[in-house]
Amino acid sequence: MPNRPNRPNTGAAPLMIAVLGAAGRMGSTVCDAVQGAPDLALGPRLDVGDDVAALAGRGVSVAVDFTVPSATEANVHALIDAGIHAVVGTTGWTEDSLARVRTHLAEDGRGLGVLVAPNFALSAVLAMRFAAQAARYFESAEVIELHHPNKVDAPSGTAMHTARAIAAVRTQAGLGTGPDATESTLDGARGAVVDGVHVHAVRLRGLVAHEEILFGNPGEQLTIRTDSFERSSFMPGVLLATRTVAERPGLTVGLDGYLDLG
Ligand SMILES: NC(=O)c1ccc[n+]([C@@H]2O[C@H](COP(=O)([O-])OP(=O)(O)OC[C@H]3O[C@@H](n4cnc5c(N)ncnc54)[C@H](O)[C@@H]3O)[C@@H](O)[C@H]2O)c1
Ligand SMILES: O=C(O)C1=N[C@H](C(=O)O)CCC1
Repeated sequence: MPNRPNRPNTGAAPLMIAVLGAAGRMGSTVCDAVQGAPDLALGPRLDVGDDVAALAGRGVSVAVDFTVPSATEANVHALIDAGIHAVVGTTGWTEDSLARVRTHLAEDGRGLGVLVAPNFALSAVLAMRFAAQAARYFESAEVIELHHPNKVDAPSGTAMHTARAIAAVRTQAGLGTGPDATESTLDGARGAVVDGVHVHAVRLRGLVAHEEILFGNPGEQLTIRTDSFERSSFMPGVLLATRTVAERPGLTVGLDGYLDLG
């Protein structure tokens, strides 16, 4: 990755990486990526029904979690108890669940690192950053996320993160909610509302993961768009995180925290 070399770990022994959700679309792609990295060793592959606590004492340095929103928080607490750093791509995190992990890490006191990142693709990380930069300058802002139809959750974690960031900047800049005189004749017609920002979810065969952030002012529009056409787009970010999570104790939310974005 530019500006933050995704350099292989040069230590003597390869880092052993466990994968949770290893049978899934992302988990299996992560297993292949880890196997293709000379400085990393693929360790235990866990899926539904497997015991995360049993990873303790097996030489695992880092676990990567791509499971389901209902399981991921419990997995992370079990990984902390097992003394294993965690790289988490699973969606569904809330301020409360993140706070519980922060507290657990502080109480544990061993300097473990946990990264929770809604999107590991560089284009998505930059799109979120650019959207936060633009947010203060526009009257209107809406988010459209577009994904494959097998996705279990909506809105996407990326869209939630994007909308929350836009909302925080708008509040700081003294902007209220965007102009909107519409009275919907059908529930859902204006999408979901995340901290005052409308978020629309499209599910379409053929898509992988895409997002458009629309900003409007009188007479002008800014569109920021990110497209992941293949799951390989997430792998440089995942590998970067597995190599560096141990150097970043505590909880980090978002891969931008690991990049030198300025
Ligand atoms: N952060 C990112 O860049 C990124 C990218 C793609 C997907 N995701 C997210 O990753 C998650 C997984 O996506 P996917 O497309 O791979 O889904 P998937 O349904 O293909 O895979 C999920 C896997 O988790 C397994 N699983 C369920 N409960 C489990 C548990 N308790 N312990 C271990 N394994 C369990 C399932 O059996 C399945 O194999 C979703 O939340 C998705 O939104 C994030
Ligand atoms: O395919 C998915 O599911 C994805 N989930 C993440 C999200 O919800 O933002 C990231 C993009 C792909």
